[in-house]
Amino acid sequence: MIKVGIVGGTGYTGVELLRILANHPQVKVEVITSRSEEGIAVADMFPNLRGHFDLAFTVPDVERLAQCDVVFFATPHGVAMSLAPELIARGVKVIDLGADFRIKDVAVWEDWYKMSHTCPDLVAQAVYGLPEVNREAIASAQLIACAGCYPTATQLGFLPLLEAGLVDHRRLIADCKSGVSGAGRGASVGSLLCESSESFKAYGVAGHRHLPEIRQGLSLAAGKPVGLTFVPHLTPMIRGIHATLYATLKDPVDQGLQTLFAERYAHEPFVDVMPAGSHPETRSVKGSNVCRISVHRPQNDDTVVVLSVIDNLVKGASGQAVQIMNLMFERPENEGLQQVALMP
Ligand SMILES: NC(=O)C1=CN([C@@H]2O[C@H](COP(=O)(O)OP(=O)(O)OC[C@H]3O[C@@H](n4cnc5c(N)ncnc54)[C@H](OP(=O)(O)O)[C@@H]3O)[C@@H](O)[C@H]2O)C=CC1
Ligand SMILES: CC(=O)N[C@@H](CCC(=O)OP(=O)(O)O)C(=O)O
Repeated sequence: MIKVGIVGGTGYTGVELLRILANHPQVKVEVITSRSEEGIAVADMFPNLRGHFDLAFTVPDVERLAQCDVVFFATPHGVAMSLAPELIARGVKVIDLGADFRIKDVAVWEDWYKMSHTCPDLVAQAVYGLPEVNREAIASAQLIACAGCYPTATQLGFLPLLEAGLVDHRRLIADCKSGVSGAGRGASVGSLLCESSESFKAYGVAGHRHLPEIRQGLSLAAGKPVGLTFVPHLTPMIRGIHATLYATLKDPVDQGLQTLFAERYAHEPFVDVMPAGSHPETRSVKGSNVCRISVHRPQNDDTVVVLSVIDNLVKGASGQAVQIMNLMFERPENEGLQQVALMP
């Protein structure tokens, strides 16, 4: 059995990890932390987990975490980098769902995250956690920086076009919408029902911290720096990300885009390329680890429109983290991740 520790067990991604791991046949969760709920039974706080976990929250303690084979950090930025160095030194594998190790240029990271990085040496060692790009490196890594939620939906949608060099890499547009759980479980005015329901708004137009992360991944795929406009929006739903992606074809003759996407993802267990003309819905991935994609060429002109949907808490966070754990421990990649989405 894989001995698992979770730091940050009371947040949305922490409880989603528990929901997924409850169905994983090779995992035993040994430690789950919360500073605010110390001593409270997991199943008392989250009744959906009654009968699945006989565990109570404890405060983060490196000695206890170091007894695990792998520790997930489902915590705000800055927490993983404070505890990961000692765990790494003691041979524990670390999977960070946050952003501490995602951006290779530490100065860029510090600029966007408004804090100093306390272990920049580990950033170089960390492998970016997007299995559709980095599967082999993930399998042999000790430290993973899971891809962010918007970055997962956006990169999976753009990758086939950029890898094939079919589109103008200088003018990419990602128009993305997220459910409110993307903001986490911490109390904030913007997440209140009266603030977020029956309304729809863009935010972070001037610059969002996922911009440098997406740009980094797409530039690697293109083999040169890309130009990207990224605009996130908050939608009145709980889970889900819908990315509408625009790119301009270099050569506007028919490029066989449907075949390109189908072939790029033919062997990917968690990317579903839908038939031509499809409009994937966020509810078709709700609770599942799937990214559904469709590719369009409206009026057959030179604009390509890609639609990409994920559940931000699953393929955008905890499901992807478990997919990564499976790769790191040589388990079948889809173990514990075969849930079908909830419809309606
Ligand atoms: N929500 C989403 O859709 C996605 C989130 N992520 C990332 O995953 C991480 C967690 O997100 P989310 O679950 O939404 O966050 P939440 O705000 O819902 O939960 C945060 C958790 O971290 C714990 N925590 C907070 N501060 C500390 C600290 N200093 N030391 C130890 N534990 C701490 C909290 O428990 P306590 O304070 O009791 O210790 C809580 O359990 C973030 O980095 C986020 O960016 C990634 C992709 C998608
Ligand atoms: C709706 C909402 O607020 N979304 C969050 C992003 C979700 C998240 O937690 O980001 P990571 O994937 O980097 O961890 C935001 O815009 O900051």
